[in-house]
Amino acid sequence: MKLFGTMNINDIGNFEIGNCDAVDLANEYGTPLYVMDEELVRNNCKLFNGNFLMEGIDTEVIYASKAFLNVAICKIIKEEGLSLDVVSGGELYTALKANFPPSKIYMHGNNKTEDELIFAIKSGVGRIIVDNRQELELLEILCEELDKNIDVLLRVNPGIEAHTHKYIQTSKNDSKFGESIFSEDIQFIINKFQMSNRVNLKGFHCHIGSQIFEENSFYSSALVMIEFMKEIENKCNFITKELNLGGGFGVRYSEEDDQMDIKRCLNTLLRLIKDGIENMNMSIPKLMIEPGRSIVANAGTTLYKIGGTKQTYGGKQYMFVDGGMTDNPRTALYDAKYEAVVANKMNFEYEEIYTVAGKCCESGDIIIKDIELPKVERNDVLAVLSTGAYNYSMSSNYNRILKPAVVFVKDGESRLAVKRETYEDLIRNDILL
Ligand SMILES: Cc1ncc(COP(=O)(O)O)c(C=O)c1O
Ligand SMILES: N[C@@H](CCCC[NH3+])C(=O)O
Repeated sequence: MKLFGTMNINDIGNFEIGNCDAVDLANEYGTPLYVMDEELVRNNCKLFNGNFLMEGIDTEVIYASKAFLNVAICKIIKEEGLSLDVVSGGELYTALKANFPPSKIYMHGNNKTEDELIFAIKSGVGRIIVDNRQELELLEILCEELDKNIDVLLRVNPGIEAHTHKYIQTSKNDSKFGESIFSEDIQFIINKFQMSNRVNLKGFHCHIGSQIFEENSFYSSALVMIEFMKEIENKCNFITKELNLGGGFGVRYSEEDDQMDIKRCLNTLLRLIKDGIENMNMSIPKLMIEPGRSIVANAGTTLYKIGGTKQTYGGKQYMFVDGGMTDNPRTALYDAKYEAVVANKMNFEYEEIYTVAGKCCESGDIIIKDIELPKVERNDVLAVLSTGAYNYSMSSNYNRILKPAVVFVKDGESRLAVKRETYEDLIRNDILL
């Protein structure tokens, strides 16, 4: 089993993160609890920021905040010098509340509402990523009404079939995201941008999917984009000044996954782009990438208290935890695989096979299928690893279960970043009779 970042086993045989005993964290803050290893988040930011660099190329790393967003993480991302990708009014609002500089915010979405577009324009976001022709038309009207100009990228779809779960592929030809580079409309759309006095097209954005390990998919997408840029330069006389290649870098969740060599991948990507563009006699645009998962996934751990176990007549042994698909829907959605440890029994022998199930009224409420662990008892603490991405951000109140608290740990100190929900929070918007 691979431990990430600052994870360790302490002198009394307990699991620790950021030099904080996980059992103490569970007792102090309650469970379920999302624990974020601040040092690992910062190191991941540095890994991307420090390696997406090449002399003579202007580059920018943008954190895709959908993976995990709250005020605390915005502050860390800002301090580490990354920009921020938001995809809704709510994400934008959170970033602004954290005093994230609006000029470093990229606003995405395949169906931004009028209100969201107005919010983005008025807030002065750095770029809006225009998804399609209708959105361009709407944006022009809104900018005219608000008497504002806006810099944008057009989301295009290079048609790369990335090898990942079909629910998280985003760039197939029938994807709901962006306009296909093969579409007959594409030149017409670019001409429309060129005629606009309000909406200033800086370049293109593409994103081929998430949890991709196949480095060649990233390279192919970049090369297809370069050819597309050349074609557009020839046919529309449009010079691409910015190219955003999206995120999607794969993360190791379990032994089934590889560990991507981010440094090598980024260096190869930049070199390929530089050579490709120079060979075509074009000038190199500013290059951006948008990692989300790879910044936060391994830095997150979810702590649960174990409620008990059950041996079924059919032969399965369940371990019940005090959370479930409400704090981690990824197993139910994508058949995601996780590893876990019993935080208060790190040096115990592994002798049982458990299926870790949550407390929801749903048979699919499973977090881990068949994991080998020490024999557990009620009130032991289970730590599920690599839950930093798309867990907190996709959590729900199904069965009116309260969303867990989030704490950040670093150098033996823990600090609350998001409070645990209360029953009062649950009925806050209910109209009381
Ligand atoms: C446009 C865009 N950018 C960036 C990301 C981040 O992807 P990941 O978390 O896989 O790095 C996503 C999510 O897939 C996305 O849709
Ligand atoms: N939410 C997905 C990934 C979607 C990425 C955003 N486009 C996951 O947990 O893996």
